[in-house]
Amino acid sequence: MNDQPQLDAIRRAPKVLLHDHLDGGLRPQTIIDLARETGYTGLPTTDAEELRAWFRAAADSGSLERYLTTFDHTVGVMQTREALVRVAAECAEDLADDGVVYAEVRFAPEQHTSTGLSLDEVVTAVLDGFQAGSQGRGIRVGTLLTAMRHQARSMEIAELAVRYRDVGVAGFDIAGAEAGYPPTRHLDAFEYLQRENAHFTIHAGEGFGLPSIWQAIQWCGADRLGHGVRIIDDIQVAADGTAKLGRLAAYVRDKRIPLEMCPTSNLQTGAADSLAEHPIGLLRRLHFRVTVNTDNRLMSDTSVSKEFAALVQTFGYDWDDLLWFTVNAMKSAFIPFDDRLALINGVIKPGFAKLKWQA
Ligand SMILES: O=c1[nH]cnc2c1ncn2[C@@H]1O[C@H](CO)[C@@H](O)[C@H]1O
Ligand SMILES: [Zn+2]
Repeated sequence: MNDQPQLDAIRRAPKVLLHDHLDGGLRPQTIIDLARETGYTGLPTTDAEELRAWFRAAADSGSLERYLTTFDHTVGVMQTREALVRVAAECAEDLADDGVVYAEVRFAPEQHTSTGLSLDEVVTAVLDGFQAGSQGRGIRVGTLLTAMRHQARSMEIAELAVRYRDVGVAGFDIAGAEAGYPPTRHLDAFEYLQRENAHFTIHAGEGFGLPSIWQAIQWCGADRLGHGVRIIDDIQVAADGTAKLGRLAAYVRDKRIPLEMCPTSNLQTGAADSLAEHPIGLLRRLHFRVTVNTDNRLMSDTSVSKEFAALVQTFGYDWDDLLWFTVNAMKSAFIPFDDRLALINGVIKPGFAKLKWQA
């Protein structure tokens, strides 16, 4: 039995991705092509390999706010229907190539209207792109519509998410700088979504601490937490390794609230100092409902498989751990229970079983 999973085998495992930004996952060459086609002149270089390295280095900034400035370039070239269709199609292809069988990919429609597209046209273009890119590739891609937390369009975006929920939009999210923009700023949007029986996640506990997580869950009713790493501020670990959970951490664990953890991204924004010290190790040990995600594949030069491989290296995880993360993610997806169960029993468990027992 091979229980130390290697990257090439991990790539073949049927994986699930809940937290991935469409505008954080473009192929470098596509950015260059689209910049030329759409007249965007702000790129730091027009060499694809240099551009790949530039994004990774620029995102390695130690602060969420500086990290987010790199999106000016990706959002800058995603302003036409053709560009959005292409980026979404390539996203589905790249995820399928990495062995992802179910993904929820998010983006903020309000950031793609600068040359005159309506919010509806933006959403339709992205949905068409996902459909084209996932066709025949053994992947299902759902979309989360994000509202930017420093703006004031969350209600509009929430309504958009509800309007498109039966044709590929699985839920809603808020993103952007966290400090100074608490989730309750968008309470009306969250209350509306709850009345509509709709699903949403909230970026919380990444660039700011426990108050943000507390608001996201107890005021806004988030189904999942984007990152949520700072929940460890509410956990005390004694010298012998025993952990004492505060009331909020206990609530998150008891209620099985999914944590969409994105280890490499957290190292870049300074939410964690090293992978070895990343809260995912403790949270997994304490059986929080941890999931493993990419956040921004371009900015972090990553994939689900690479995130898994890094965790295997650092924490010694085996196939059962990777399966556990994957089933956690599938259980936490914003699609119907029957669909989740069918993927877990029909695709994920058999796929992992095959890899686990391969010599
Ligand atoms: O890790 C993150 N934390 C907060 N906001 C983010 C993160 N990654 C990307 N975005 C923001 O979400 C927008 C829509 O996809 C991106 O344009 C970026 O500004
Ligand atoms: Zn994110």
